[in-house]
Amino acid sequence: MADEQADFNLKLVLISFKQCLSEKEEVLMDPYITGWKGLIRFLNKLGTIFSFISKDLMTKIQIMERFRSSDQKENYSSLQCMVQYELDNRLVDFQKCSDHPDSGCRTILRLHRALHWLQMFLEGLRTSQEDCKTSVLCTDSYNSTLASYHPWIIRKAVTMAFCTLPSRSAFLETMNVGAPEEAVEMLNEAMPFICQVYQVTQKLFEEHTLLELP
Ligand SMILES: CCCCCCCC/C=C\CCCCCCCC(=O)N[C@@H](COP(=O)(O)O)[C@H](O)/C=C/CCCCCCCCCCCCC
Repeated sequence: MADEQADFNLKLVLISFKQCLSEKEEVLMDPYITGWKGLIRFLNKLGTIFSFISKDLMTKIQIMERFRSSDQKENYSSLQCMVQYELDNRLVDFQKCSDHPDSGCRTILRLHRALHWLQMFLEGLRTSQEDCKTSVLCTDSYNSTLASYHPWIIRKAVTMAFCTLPSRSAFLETMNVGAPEEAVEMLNEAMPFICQVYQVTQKLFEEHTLLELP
């Protein structure tokens, strides 16, 4: 157990987003899923108050893993293949969730929005002053990204959970990459990969009018 904790290092997780991008700028599904599973592990370390968030994330990851182990797995090898395949075969609900409530496109859209939150939050963490409150960073990044997609009850629960977050330096230490300055250095290195995965996905979903799926 102790070894397992020691092995856990947020750098490995964030760098796995680097492996998501192919030479052709496709977002590869397997490293995308691996990256998310690492983030969920990190989220679980922050306390049981966050378990409703990690459960929702895990449900979405399991949907994608099922596609990747189905007989259609090749059609889910990248986000680009998935979009093409699901649209060509009318597997996406555009108006309301009915025939295909768990399509790959709507599931990835939820993860994509969450990645936007992560990008904003890490940017805040990286550039903020030492005495800055992580709860404030979290709330600001949540309000500017995910909040508009969530009902009041979730926004309330999330805002309460944020209040339990540790100080900025304690938070940076839980990343397990050394002193806070080293954690900031690691974020400097990892942020461009997360931003690129976000931008490529955003462009793909925009081009196919997939950004508002129910
Ligand atoms: C060095 C710092 C690293 C921080 C690592 C944090 C790791 C977690 C990474 C991202 C967390 C964001 C997760 C958000 C998932 C949201 C997915 C979503 O929107 N789901 C809703 C819609 O789904 P459907 O119903 O349409 O299927 C779902 O209804 C809502 C579920 C409740 C959870 C929403 C909470 C969002 C809070 C985001 C902040 C996370 C705080 C992490 C604390 C650091």
